Amino acid sequence: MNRPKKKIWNGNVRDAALSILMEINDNQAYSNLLLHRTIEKYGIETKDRGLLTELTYGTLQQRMTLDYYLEPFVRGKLDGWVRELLRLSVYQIVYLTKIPPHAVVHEAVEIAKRRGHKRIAPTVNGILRNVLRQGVRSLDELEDGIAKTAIETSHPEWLIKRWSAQFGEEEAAIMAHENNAPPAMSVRVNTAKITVDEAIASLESEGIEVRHGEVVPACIVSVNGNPANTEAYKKGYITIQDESSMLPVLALNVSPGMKVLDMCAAPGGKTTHIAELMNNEGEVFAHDIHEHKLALIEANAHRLGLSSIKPKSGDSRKLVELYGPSSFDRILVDAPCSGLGVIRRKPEIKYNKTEADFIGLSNLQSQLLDTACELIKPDGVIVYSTCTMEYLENYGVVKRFLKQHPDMEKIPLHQLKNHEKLAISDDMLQVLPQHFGSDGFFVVAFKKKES
Ligand SMILES: C[S@@+](CC[C@H](N)C(=O)[O-])C[C@H]1O[C@@H](n2cnc3c(N)ncnc32)[C@H](O)[C@@H]1O
Repeated sequence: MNRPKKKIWNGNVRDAALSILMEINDNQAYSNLLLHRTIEKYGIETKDRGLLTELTYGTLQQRMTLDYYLEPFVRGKLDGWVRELLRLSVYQIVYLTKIPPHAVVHEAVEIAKRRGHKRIAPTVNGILRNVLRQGVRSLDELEDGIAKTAIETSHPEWLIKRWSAQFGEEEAAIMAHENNAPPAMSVRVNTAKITVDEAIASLESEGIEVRHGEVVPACIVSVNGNPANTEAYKKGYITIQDESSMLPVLALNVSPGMKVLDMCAAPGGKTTHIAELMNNEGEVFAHDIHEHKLALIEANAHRLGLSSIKPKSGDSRKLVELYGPSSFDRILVDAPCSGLGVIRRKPEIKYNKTEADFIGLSNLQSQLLDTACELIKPDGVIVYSTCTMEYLENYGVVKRFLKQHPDMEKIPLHQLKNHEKLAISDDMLQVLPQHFGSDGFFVVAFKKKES
């Protein structure tokens, strides 16, 4: 993760949004982390925080639509930062209609003067004044179909084509639109400490408006207010987690006293869920390749009071040497993946991923599963999950795994199999963001065949 090289915050929200967008473009920085870090580092006040977030996410999310709007007004090549400034400005003109358009143009010209040489400011001024005078072209000019969906939802055409082939054109279009909706904020109740009703009462007493989750009984969704700023959070009664992320651990079907391995554990969202469901009795070995991420697992375990968690770093493909074969009752492989299911939280994913990434990631996932297969006890359960809807990863990896391990089989997904909102087919669950407003996810469970 790259840190911003220069001071991003100089008191001007639009200038800061532009710096963040440039950092995302140039250094493939993650939008959510960079925004969070910027707000924390510069102590940006609540009144500016909302606009900074809206400008950054909005401009990033609508990048291709904004370029479509800008195209008739731009002649010749523009520097990257000038194009980004124009996108940022057109985003405000088209989508944030409460901001007076002339103020948008004025701000953009001032930024151009500060950042560029003297001919840039009149260029920016001229383009934006033409946009105001003539208005942007309608998306209805595009013929219905994949190319239109791609531009109006700002997703690369090849990705919409790929989803259309997998889920059908209509479902792919719904998904692309859903990816531009703001994500819900949900929490998981630490049932080792408190009941769901008690957690709801505790959050409501602190002014957070909540509702029950759609699928998982221990999930509460915040309708208004930030649960991360509550005593309930500090006391370890809740964890901020998307509802779909809770599903793999339910499928793992753990019970107190078990020996469990989480092969891809950081930041510990699922590790802590496992330990909670085991009532903190037994052992949960939490491995991640990145040593610096172990502190996140430790901090989460400490806040939640879960002493059964043992974080360790290293490549989980080498764990047979450490633990020996047939060592664990349960193994979770919540694998590194293309993350297409979390585009709402990290819109840059839709522009950055390529088919080559899918191939590389599916190979890594297969290798992790091969190791899990050696480490699991004869009657143990392995759960493989990803936060993506990419066929080469999910279904492709399952197919390869079953081919290479004919002694293994898929088993029905514990606790999930009868839920009407969960799209389970052939014992594999593929959640799409439009199913119940949470992240896209894939979950499958394996067991050794009874001989
Ligand atoms: C999807 S994230 C895990 C999220 C985590 N399970 C949770 O719920 O908080 C995948 C993780 O796998 C880790 N990882 C990638 N390659 C790995 C490897 N070869 N061995 C162990 N961990 C790996 C990454 O560092 C990343 O933290």
